[in-house]
Amino acid sequence: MDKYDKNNLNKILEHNNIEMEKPKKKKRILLKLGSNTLTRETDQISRGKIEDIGRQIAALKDDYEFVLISSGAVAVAKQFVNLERSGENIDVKQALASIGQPHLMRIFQESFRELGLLTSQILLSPNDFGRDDSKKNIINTMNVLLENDYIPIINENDTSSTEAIQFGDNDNLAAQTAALLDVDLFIIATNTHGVYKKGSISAETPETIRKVSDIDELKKEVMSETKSAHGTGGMESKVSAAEITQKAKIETWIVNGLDENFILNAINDEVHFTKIHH
Ligand SMILES: Nc1ncnc2c1ncn2[C@@H]1O[C@H](COP(=O)(O)OP(=O)(O)O)[C@@H](O)[C@H]1O
Ligand SMILES: N[C@@H](CCC(=O)OP(=O)(O)O)C(=O)O
Repeated sequence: MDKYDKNNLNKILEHNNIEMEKPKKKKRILLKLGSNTLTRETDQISRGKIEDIGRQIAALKDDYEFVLISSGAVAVAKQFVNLERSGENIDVKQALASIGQPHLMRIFQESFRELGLLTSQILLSPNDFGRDDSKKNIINTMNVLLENDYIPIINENDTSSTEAIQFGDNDNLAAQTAALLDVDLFIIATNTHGVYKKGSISAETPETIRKVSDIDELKKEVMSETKSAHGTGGMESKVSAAEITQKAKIETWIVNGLDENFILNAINDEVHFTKIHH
């Protein structure tokens, strides 16, 4: 037997009262990126924004592991194609998502690789969360990816389900995934500094609700009829998503993904954002 095998080494360390340093358990963050963040509110997916996200993940990688939920498949397709039928029909949006998804993943893969980050793609449907076998398969796959330092990038499978492109349910999908993976923190990146007080929006002096635990109070502040140019679900779907994670005892942050370094700034408490306690 090799005298330097693991058992032998442990015995020697024990005998000499030496404790081996245990590898630190990383905190798991699930980050949801809306179309607005990824396009920087333009008609093009922003490579600069994707690089900004990659740089932050790289800076945090010793302490945090990331799972991304990324919208943007429809937005990226609109850059390349103009399908015959009206872009507002659901089936046309589904076709656009199918065209855009590989482009979206290519941009992530190219930009992240430059930073030494590995990526993988996962497409999920709401139905996947209703069956024990598929839930187990999702957890197992994610664990292998994360253990091997891959960053899973999830989007809704827009061919088999239409919730995301109809109702902005990538927020909901993200919350369900956060609960399933029992993450330490759920971050939703959008184009506002979190949820604003309703009155402050009409007065054009937006004021962020910074800490909240009562979801019903938060719902009252949402302007359900208002959403941005590329967005689908508006703030309503984000607050509903936070309701799911709150029940799962996970803290949710709604942050402004348009800002450079938005994740680092939120972690260092250098910007205003909405923190929903569990
Ligand atoms: N109380 C509120 N505070 C901030 N934004 C709100 C509020 N009520 C409604 N909104 C709208 O929600 C939008 C964000 O949701 P959405 O357009 O779906 O973006 P995303 O693409 O990031 O998912 C904001 O740009 C704003 O128009
Ligand atoms: N699966 C769609 C996501 C639609 C969606 O939920 O968009 P958003 O409200 O911007 O998060 C896409 O990739 O375009």
